[in-house]
Amino acid sequence: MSVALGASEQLTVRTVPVDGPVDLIARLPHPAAMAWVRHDEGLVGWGEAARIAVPGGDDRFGWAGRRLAALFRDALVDDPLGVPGSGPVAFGSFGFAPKNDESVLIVPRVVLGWRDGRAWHTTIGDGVDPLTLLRPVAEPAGLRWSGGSLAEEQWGRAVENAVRRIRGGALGKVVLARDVRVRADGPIDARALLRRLARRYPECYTFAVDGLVGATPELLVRRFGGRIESLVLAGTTPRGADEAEDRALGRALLNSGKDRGEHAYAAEMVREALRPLCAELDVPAVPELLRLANLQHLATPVRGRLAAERSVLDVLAALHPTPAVGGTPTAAAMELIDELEEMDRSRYAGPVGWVDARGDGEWGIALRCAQLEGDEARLFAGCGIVAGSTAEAELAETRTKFGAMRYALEG
Ligand SMILES: C=C(O[C@H]1C=CC=C(C(=O)O)[C@@H]1O)C(=O)O
Repeated sequence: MSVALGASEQLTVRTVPVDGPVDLIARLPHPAAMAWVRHDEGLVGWGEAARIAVPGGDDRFGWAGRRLAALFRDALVDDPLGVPGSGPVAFGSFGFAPKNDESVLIVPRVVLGWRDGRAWHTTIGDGVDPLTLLRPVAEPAGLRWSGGSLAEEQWGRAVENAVRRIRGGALGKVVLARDVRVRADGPIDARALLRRLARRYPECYTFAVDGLVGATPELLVRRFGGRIESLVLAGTTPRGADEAEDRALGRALLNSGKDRGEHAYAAEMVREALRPLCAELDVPAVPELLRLANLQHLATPVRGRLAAERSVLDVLAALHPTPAVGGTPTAAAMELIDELEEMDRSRYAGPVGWVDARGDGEWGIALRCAQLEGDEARLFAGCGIVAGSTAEAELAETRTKFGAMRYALEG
Protein backbone atom coordinates (compact mmCIF):
# COMPACT_ATOMS: atom_id res chain seq x y z
CA MET A 1 0.00 0.00 0.00
CA SER A 2 1.29 3.44 -0.75
CA VAL A 3 -0.23 6.17 1.36
CA ALA A 4 0.55 9.70 0.29
CA LEU A 5 0.99 10.94 3.84
CA GLY A 6 3.10 7.98 4.94
CA ALA A 7 1.62 4.62 5.97
CA SER A 8 1.51 5.42 9.67
CA GLU A 9 -0.24 8.76 9.16
CA GLN A 10 -3.70 8.92 10.64
CA LEU A 11 -6.33 10.42 8.36
CA THR A 12 -8.30 13.31 9.82
CA VAL A 13 -11.66 13.52 8.10
CA ARG A 14 -14.25 16.25 8.38
CA THR A 15 -17.61 16.35 6.60
CA VAL A 16 -19.76 19.48 6.66
CA PRO A 17 -23.15 20.12 5.05
CA VAL A 18 -23.11 22.78 2.32
CA ASP A 19 -25.83 24.53 0.36
CA GLY A 20 -27.08 22.66 -2.68
CA PRO A 21 -27.60 22.02 -5.47
CA VAL A 22 -23.95 21.63 -6.43
CA ASP A 23 -22.80 21.34 -10.04
CA LEU A 24 -20.32 18.60 -9.15
CA ILE A 25 -18.35 18.35 -12.38
CA ALA A 26 -18.06 22.15 -12.70
CA ARG A 27 -16.37 22.24 -9.29
CA LEU A 28 -13.42 20.00 -10.25
CA PRO A 29 -10.41 22.30 -10.01
CA HIS A 30 -7.93 20.46 -12.23
CA PRO A 31 -7.71 17.59 -14.75
CA ALA A 32 -6.76 14.91 -12.17
CA ALA A 33 -10.45 14.39 -11.50
CA MET A 34 -12.36 11.70 -9.67
CA ALA A 35 -16.06 11.48 -10.40
CA TRP A 36 -19.17 9.35 -10.11
CA VAL A 37 -22.19 11.34 -11.28
CA ARG A 38 -25.67 10.35 -12.54
CA HIS A 39 -28.55 12.77 -13.13
CA ASP A 40 -26.32 15.47 -11.58
CA GLU A 41 -26.06 13.54 -8.28
CA GLY A 42 -23.07 11.69 -6.89
CA LEU A 43 -19.55 12.42 -5.73
CA VAL A 44 -16.51 14.17 -7.12
CA GLY A 45 -13.08 14.27 -5.55
CA TRP A 46 -9.61 15.68 -6.04
CA GLY A 47 -6.20 15.48 -4.46
CA GLU A 48 -4.81 12.30 -2.91
CA ALA A 49 -4.80 11.73 0.85
CA ALA A 50 -3.99 8.05 0.25
CA ARG A 51 -3.49 5.75 -2.71
CA ILE A 52 -3.71 1.98 -2.42
CA ALA A 53 -2.13 0.19 -5.38
CA VAL A 54 -3.86 -3.19 -5.48
CA PRO A 55 -1.87 -6.17 -6.79
CA GLY A 56 -3.48 -8.53 -9.31
CA GLY A 57 -4.92 -11.90 -8.30
CA ASP A 58 -8.25 -13.54 -7.59
CA ASP A 59 -8.39 -11.95 -4.12
CA ARG A 60 -7.84 -8.37 -5.33
CA PHE A 61 -11.24 -7.15 -4.05
CA GLY A 62 -10.72 -8.80 -0.65
CA TRP A 63 -7.16 -7.50 -0.41
CA ALA A 64 -8.25 -3.96 -1.29
CA GLY A 65 -11.14 -4.10 1.18
CA ARG A 66 -8.90 -5.20 4.04
CA ARG A 67 -6.32 -2.48 3.37
CA LEU A 68 -8.97 0.18 3.10
CA ALA A 69 -10.77 -1.00 6.24
CA ALA A 70 -7.48 -0.73 8.17
CA LEU A 71 -6.88 2.79 6.86
CA PHE A 72 -10.43 3.96 7.64
CA ARG A 73 -10.53 2.20 11.04
CA ASP A 74 -7.61 4.33 12.24
CA ALA A 75 -9.03 7.59 10.85
CA LEU A 76 -10.31 10.43 13.06
CA VAL A 77 -13.74 11.13 11.58
CA ASP A 78 -16.15 13.98 12.16
CA ASP A 79 -19.19 13.14 10.01
CA PRO A 80 -22.46 14.61 11.30
CA LEU A 81 -24.32 13.52 8.12
CA GLY A 82 -23.71 9.77 8.21
CA VAL A 83 -25.16 9.18 4.73
CA PRO A 84 -23.68 6.96 2.00
CA GLY A 85 -20.67 8.84 0.62
CA SER A 86 -20.14 11.17 3.61
CA GLY A 87 -17.07 10.75 5.82
CA PRO A 88 -13.99 9.12 4.27
CA VAL A 89 -14.45 7.78 0.75
CA ALA A 90 -12.24 5.95 -1.72
CA PHE A 91 -12.76 6.06 -5.47
CA GLY A 92 -11.60 2.88 -7.16
CA SER A 93 -11.13 1.03 -10.38
CA PHE A 94 -10.16 -2.63 -10.74
CA GLY A 95 -8.40 -4.47 -13.55
CA PHE A 96 -10.64 -6.71 -15.64
CA ALA A 97 -8.76 -9.98 -15.06
CA PRO A 98 -6.75 -11.34 -12.12
CA LYS A 99 -3.57 -10.82 -14.20
CA ASN A 100 -4.21 -7.04 -14.36
CA ASP A 101 -2.27 -5.28 -11.62
CA GLU A 102 -3.50 -1.72 -12.30
CA SER A 103 -6.30 -1.81 -9.71
CA VAL A 104 -6.32 1.22 -7.46
CA LEU A 105 -8.20 2.84 -4.58
CA ILE A 106 -7.70 6.58 -4.06
CA VAL A 107 -8.84 8.53 -1.01
CA PRO A 108 -9.18 12.14 -2.24
CA ARG A 109 -8.23 15.11 -0.11
CA VAL A 110 -11.52 16.78 -0.95
CA VAL A 111 -14.89 15.19 -1.79
CA LEU A 112 -18.07 16.99 -2.79
CA GLY A 113 -21.35 15.10 -2.62
CA TRP A 114 -24.90 15.88 -3.70
CA ARG A 115 -27.83 13.46 -3.39
CA ASP A 116 -31.53 13.62 -2.45
CA GLY A 117 -31.45 17.36 -1.86
CA ARG A 118 -28.43 17.18 0.42
CA ALA A 119 -24.93 18.48 -0.33
CA TRP A 120 -21.74 17.96 1.63
CA HIS A 121 -18.05 18.71 1.57
CA THR A 122 -15.44 16.38 3.06
CA THR A 123 -11.81 17.24 3.66
CA ILE A 124 -9.23 14.60 4.45
CA GLY A 125 -5.93 15.42 6.08
CA ASP A 126 -5.45 19.17 5.92
CA GLY A 127 -7.65 19.14 2.80
CA VAL A 128 -4.99 21.11 0.99
CA ASP A 129 -4.31 19.74 -2.44
CA PRO A 130 -0.98 20.86 -3.90
CA LEU A 131 -2.76 21.14 -7.29
CA THR A 132 -5.80 23.02 -6.03
CA LEU A 133 -5.06 26.07 -8.12
CA LEU A 134 -8.08 26.36 -10.38
CA ARG A 135 -7.05 25.38 -13.90
CA PRO A 136 -9.36 26.29 -16.80
CA VAL A 137 -10.87 23.33 -18.67
CA ALA A 138 -9.05 22.61 -21.93
CA GLU A 139 -11.08 21.16 -24.83
CA PRO A 140 -9.28 18.40 -26.74
CA ALA A 141 -8.01 19.68 -30.10
CA GLY A 142 -6.26 18.35 -33.22
CA LEU A 143 -7.48 14.75 -32.73
CA ARG A 144 -5.74 12.07 -34.83
CA TRP A 145 -7.38 8.63 -34.72
CA SER A 146 -5.55 5.35 -35.24
CA GLY A 147 -6.36 1.65 -35.07
CA GLY A 148 -6.19 -0.53 -32.02
CA SER A 149 -4.64 -3.89 -31.20
CA LEU A 150 -6.59 -5.62 -33.99
CA ALA A 151 -7.73 -4.12 -37.30
CA GLU A 152 -11.50 -4.30 -37.87
CA GLU A 153 -11.19 -7.26 -40.27
CA GLN A 154 -9.01 -9.17 -37.82
CA TRP A 155 -11.46 -8.52 -35.01
CA GLY A 156 -14.30 -9.69 -37.28
CA ARG A 157 -12.40 -12.95 -37.80
CA ALA A 158 -12.04 -13.32 -34.04
CA VAL A 159 -15.83 -12.97 -33.74
CA GLU A 160 -16.34 -15.67 -36.42
CA ASN A 161 -13.90 -17.88 -34.58
CA ALA A 162 -15.82 -17.37 -31.31
CA VAL A 163 -19.13 -18.19 -33.04
CA ARG A 164 -17.61 -21.46 -34.32
CA ARG A 165 -16.45 -22.39 -30.80
CA ILE A 166 -19.88 -21.59 -29.39
CA ARG A 167 -21.67 -23.62 -32.09
CA GLY A 168 -19.22 -26.45 -31.37
CA GLY A 169 -20.47 -26.48 -27.78
CA ALA A 170 -17.32 -25.13 -26.04
CA LEU A 171 -19.28 -22.33 -24.33
CA GLY A 172 -22.57 -20.43 -24.50
CA LYS A 173 -21.41 -16.81 -24.73
CA VAL A 174 -18.25 -14.74 -24.80
CA VAL A 175 -17.80 -10.97 -24.82
CA LEU A 176 -15.13 -9.80 -27.25
CA ALA A 177 -13.80 -6.25 -27.16
CA ARG A 178 -11.50 -4.08 -29.23
CA ASP A 179 -9.76 -0.74 -28.82
CA VAL A 180 -8.93 2.36 -30.87
CA ARG A 181 -6.47 5.12 -30.10
CA VAL A 182 -6.51 8.87 -30.52
CA ARG A 183 -3.89 11.56 -30.03
CA ALA A 184 -4.62 15.23 -29.30
CA ASP A 185 -2.47 18.33 -29.60
CA GLY A 186 -1.99 18.50 -25.83
CA PRO A 187 -2.87 16.70 -22.59
CA ILE A 188 -6.50 15.56 -22.59
CA ASP A 189 -8.44 17.16 -19.74
CA ALA A 190 -10.82 14.61 -18.17
CA ARG A 191 -13.18 17.41 -17.10
CA ALA A 192 -14.02 18.34 -20.70
CA LEU A 193 -15.02 14.72 -21.35
CA LEU A 194 -16.97 14.41 -18.09
CA ARG A 195 -19.01 17.52 -18.89
CA ARG A 196 -20.03 16.24 -22.31
CA LEU A 197 -20.74 12.71 -21.11
CA ALA A 198 -22.89 13.84 -18.18
CA ARG A 199 -24.93 16.13 -20.45
CA ARG A 200 -25.51 13.56 -23.21
CA TYR A 201 -25.84 10.44 -21.03
CA PRO A 202 -27.60 11.66 -17.86
CA GLU A 203 -28.93 8.16 -17.07
CA CYS A 204 -25.41 6.71 -17.16
CA TYR A 205 -22.80 6.88 -14.41
CA THR A 206 -20.22 9.38 -15.60
CA PHE A 207 -16.96 8.37 -13.98
CA ALA A 208 -13.27 9.22 -13.72
CA VAL A 209 -10.69 7.33 -11.67
CA ASP A 210 -6.96 7.61 -12.27
CA GLY A 211 -7.35 8.55 -15.94
CA LEU A 212 -10.08 6.04 -16.77
CA VAL A 213 -13.00 8.17 -17.94
CA GLY A 214 -16.39 7.15 -19.27
CA ALA A 215 -20.16 6.96 -18.89
CA THR A 216 -21.39 3.48 -18.08
CA PRO A 217 -25.04 2.48 -18.14
CA GLU A 218 -24.32 -0.71 -16.18
CA LEU A 219 -24.60 -0.65 -12.37
CA LEU A 220 -22.77 -3.67 -11.00
CA VAL A 221 -23.87 -3.02 -7.42
CA ARG A 222 -25.09 -0.21 -5.19
CA ARG A 223 -25.06 -0.95 -1.46
CA PHE A 224 -26.78 1.60 0.78
CA GLY A 225 -27.24 0.04 4.23
CA GLY A 226 -28.49 -3.51 3.83
CA ARG A 227 -30.12 -2.83 0.46
CA ILE A 228 -28.41 -3.66 -2.81
CA GLU A 229 -29.30 -2.90 -6.42
CA SER A 230 -27.85 -3.88 -9.75
CA LEU A 231 -28.78 -3.22 -13.37
CA VAL A 232 -27.87 -6.10 -15.64
CA LEU A 233 -27.38 -5.12 -19.29
CA ALA A 234 -26.76 -7.33 -22.32
CA GLY A 235 -28.40 -7.17 -25.75
CA THR A 236 -28.08 -4.02 -27.82
CA THR A 237 -29.66 -2.22 -30.79
CA PRO A 238 -29.20 1.32 -32.17
CA ARG A 239 -31.66 4.21 -31.68
CA GLY A 240 -34.00 4.87 -34.59
CA ALA A 241 -33.91 7.93 -36.82
CA ASP A 242 -37.49 8.77 -35.76
CA GLU A 243 -39.93 7.69 -33.05
CA ALA A 244 -41.50 4.92 -35.20
CA GLU A 245 -38.17 3.36 -36.16
CA ASP A 246 -36.92 3.73 -32.58
CA ARG A 247 -39.90 1.82 -31.22
CA ALA A 248 -39.66 -0.84 -33.92
CA LEU A 249 -35.98 -1.40 -33.10
CA GLY A 250 -36.78 -1.59 -29.38
CA ARG A 251 -39.62 -4.09 -29.97
CA ALA A 252 -37.38 -6.19 -32.21
CA LEU A 253 -34.70 -6.23 -29.48
CA LEU A 254 -37.23 -7.33 -26.86
CA ASN A 255 -38.42 -10.12 -29.19
CA SER A 256 -35.01 -11.22 -30.48
CA GLY A 257 -34.22 -14.79 -29.39
CA LYS A 258 -30.52 -14.13 -29.92
CA ASP A 259 -30.48 -11.03 -27.68
CA ARG A 260 -32.82 -12.50 -25.06
CA GLY A 261 -30.48 -15.50 -24.81
CA GLU A 262 -27.43 -13.23 -24.57
CA HIS A 263 -29.19 -11.27 -21.81
CA ALA A 264 -30.40 -14.35 -19.92
CA TYR A 265 -26.83 -15.60 -19.41
CA ALA A 266 -25.98 -12.37 -17.58
CA ALA A 267 -29.21 -12.06 -15.54
CA GLU A 268 -29.01 -15.71 -14.48
CA MET A 269 -25.40 -15.43 -13.32
CA VAL A 270 -26.15 -12.29 -11.28
CA ARG A 271 -29.11 -14.08 -9.65
CA GLU A 272 -26.93 -17.08 -8.76
CA ALA A 273 -24.07 -14.91 -7.46
CA LEU A 274 -26.34 -12.78 -5.25
CA ARG A 275 -28.63 -15.54 -3.97
CA PRO A 276 -26.24 -16.80 -1.25
CA LEU A 277 -25.61 -13.22 -0.03
CA CYS A 278 -29.22 -12.09 0.17
CA ALA A 279 -32.17 -12.57 2.52
CA GLU A 280 -34.43 -11.12 -0.20
CA LEU A 281 -33.74 -10.96 -3.92
CA ASP A 282 -35.89 -9.80 -6.81
CA VAL A 283 -34.68 -10.54 -10.35
CA PRO A 284 -37.52 -9.95 -12.84
CA ALA A 285 -37.97 -12.84 -15.31
CA VAL A 286 -38.39 -10.55 -18.33
CA PRO A 287 -35.98 -7.72 -19.24
CA GLU A 288 -37.05 -4.16 -20.01
CA LEU A 289 -35.63 -1.60 -22.46
CA LEU A 290 -33.05 0.98 -21.44
CA ARG A 291 -32.76 3.82 -23.98
CA LEU A 292 -29.52 5.83 -24.14
CA ALA A 293 -28.68 8.66 -26.53
CA ASN A 294 -26.92 6.33 -28.99
CA LEU A 295 -28.39 2.86 -28.33
CA GLN A 296 -30.93 0.68 -26.56
CA HIS A 297 -30.20 -2.22 -24.21
CA LEU A 298 -32.09 -5.09 -22.66
CA ALA A 299 -32.01 -4.37 -18.93
CA THR A 300 -32.89 -6.31 -15.77
CA PRO A 301 -33.11 -4.19 -12.61
CA VAL A 302 -32.18 -6.32 -9.58
CA ARG A 303 -32.96 -5.51 -5.94
CA GLY A 304 -32.04 -7.35 -2.77
CA ARG A 305 -31.47 -7.20 0.96
CA LEU A 306 -28.21 -8.56 2.30
CA ALA A 307 -28.48 -11.43 4.77
CA ALA A 308 -25.38 -10.34 6.73
CA GLU A 309 -23.02 -7.37 7.01
CA ARG A 310 -20.96 -7.20 3.84
CA SER A 311 -19.13 -4.31 2.22
CA VAL A 312 -19.98 -3.29 -1.32
CA LEU A 313 -16.51 -4.63 -2.24
CA ASP A 314 -17.52 -8.10 -0.98
CA VAL A 315 -20.58 -8.00 -3.21
CA LEU A 316 -18.70 -6.96 -6.30
CA ALA A 317 -16.14 -9.70 -5.67
CA ALA A 318 -19.03 -12.18 -5.94
CA LEU A 319 -20.33 -10.59 -9.15
CA HIS A 320 -17.31 -9.77 -11.29
CA PRO A 321 -16.94 -10.73 -14.13
CA THR A 322 -20.59 -11.08 -15.13
CA PRO A 323 -21.43 -12.43 -18.59
CA ALA A 324 -22.08 -8.82 -19.66
CA VAL A 325 -18.28 -8.54 -19.97
CA GLY A 326 -16.98 -12.13 -19.62
CA GLY A 327 -19.21 -14.95 -20.77
CA THR A 328 -20.71 -18.32 -19.84
CA PRO A 329 -19.20 -20.41 -18.41
CA THR A 330 -16.92 -17.77 -16.93
CA ALA A 331 -13.65 -19.73 -16.96
CA ALA A 332 -14.00 -20.86 -20.59
CA ALA A 333 -14.97 -17.34 -21.65
CA MET A 334 -12.00 -15.75 -19.88
CA GLU A 335 -9.66 -18.16 -21.67
CA LEU A 336 -11.21 -17.42 -25.04
CA ILE A 337 -11.00 -13.67 -24.44
CA ASP A 338 -7.29 -14.08 -23.74
CA GLU A 339 -6.83 -16.16 -26.86
CA LEU A 340 -8.89 -14.15 -29.38
CA GLU A 341 -8.80 -10.47 -28.36
CA GLU A 342 -5.04 -10.03 -28.59
CA MET A 343 -5.17 -6.97 -26.34
CA ASP A 344 -4.89 -6.18 -22.66
CA ARG A 345 -8.21 -4.88 -21.33
CA SER A 346 -6.41 -3.32 -18.38
CA ARG A 347 -9.22 -1.67 -16.34
CA TYR A 348 -11.81 -1.63 -19.16
CA ALA A 349 -14.79 -3.86 -18.18
CA GLY A 350 -13.58 -4.01 -14.56
CA PRO A 351 -15.54 -2.54 -11.63
CA VAL A 352 -15.31 1.24 -11.13
CA GLY A 353 -16.91 3.34 -8.39
CA TRP A 354 -16.58 4.37 -4.76
CA VAL A 355 -16.78 2.90 -1.26
CA ASP A 356 -17.09 4.63 2.12
CA ALA A 357 -16.08 3.64 5.65
CA ARG A 358 -19.48 1.99 6.31
CA GLY A 359 -19.00 -0.30 3.30
CA ASP A 360 -21.66 1.55 1.31
CA GLY A 361 -20.87 2.45 -2.25
CA GLU A 362 -21.75 2.34 -5.92
CA TRP A 363 -19.82 0.39 -8.53
CA GLY A 364 -20.43 0.12 -12.23
CA ILE A 365 -18.75 -1.83 -14.98
CA ALA A 366 -16.17 0.37 -16.73
CA LEU A 367 -17.77 0.49 -20.21
CA ARG A 368 -18.03 3.27 -22.83
CA CYS A 369 -14.74 4.57 -21.51
CA ALA A 370 -11.19 5.54 -22.40
CA GLN A 371 -7.87 5.41 -20.63
CA LEU A 372 -6.24 8.85 -20.79
CA GLU A 373 -2.48 9.14 -20.82
CA GLY A 374 -1.18 12.62 -21.50
CA ASP A 375 -2.02 13.52 -25.11
CA GLU A 376 -3.42 10.05 -25.82
CA ALA A 377 -6.62 8.16 -25.18
CA ARG A 378 -7.36 4.48 -25.69
CA LEU A 379 -11.06 3.74 -26.22
CA PHE A 380 -12.70 0.34 -25.65
CA ALA A 381 -15.90 -1.35 -26.82
CA GLY A 382 -17.10 -4.93 -26.67
CA CYS A 383 -20.08 -7.12 -27.58
CA GLY A 384 -21.64 -10.32 -26.36
CA ILE A 385 -21.10 -13.09 -28.91
CA VAL A 386 -23.56 -16.01 -29.01
CA ALA A 387 -24.34 -18.72 -31.58
CA GLY A 388 -26.46 -16.34 -33.67
CA SER A 389 -23.89 -13.49 -33.85
CA THR A 390 -22.35 -12.18 -37.07
CA ALA A 391 -19.05 -10.31 -37.39
CA GLU A 392 -20.65 -7.52 -39.42
CA ALA A 393 -23.36 -6.77 -36.83
CA GLU A 394 -20.93 -6.94 -33.91
CA LEU A 395 -18.47 -4.60 -35.62
CA ALA A 396 -21.30 -2.13 -36.23
CA GLU A 397 -22.25 -2.42 -32.54
CA THR A 398 -18.70 -1.61 -31.40
CA ARG A 399 -18.69 1.46 -33.67
CA THR A 400 -21.90 2.67 -32.03
CA LYS A 401 -20.49 1.99 -28.56
CA PHE A 402 -17.28 3.90 -29.36
CA GLY A 403 -19.62 6.77 -30.24
CA ALA A 404 -20.03 7.77 -26.59
CA MET A 405 -16.34 8.51 -26.07
CA ARG A 406 -15.90 9.88 -29.60
CA TYR A 407 -18.56 12.41 -28.74
CA ALA A 408 -16.85 13.15 -25.42
CA LEU A 409 -13.62 13.88 -27.26
CA GLU A 410 -14.93 15.56 -30.41
CA GLY A 411 -18.13 17.22 -29.19
C1 LIG B 1 -19.13 -4.88 -23.30
C2 LIG B 1 -19.86 -3.79 -23.51
O1 LIG B 1 -21.22 -3.76 -23.29
C3 LIG B 1 -21.87 -4.79 -22.56
C4 LIG B 1 -22.98 -4.16 -21.83
C5 LIG B 1 -24.22 -4.01 -22.40
C6 LIG B 1 -24.51 -4.64 -23.61
C7 LIG B 1 -23.63 -5.50 -24.19
C8 LIG B 1 -23.97 -6.21 -25.46
O2 LIG B 1 -25.10 -6.11 -25.91
O3 LIG B 1 -23.09 -6.84 -26.05
C9 LIG B 1 -22.34 -5.86 -23.52
O4 LIG B 1 -22.56 -7.07 -22.85
C10 LIG B 1 -19.27 -2.52 -23.96
O5 LIG B 1 -20.00 -1.53 -24.06
O6 LIG B 1 -18.03 -2.48 -24.19
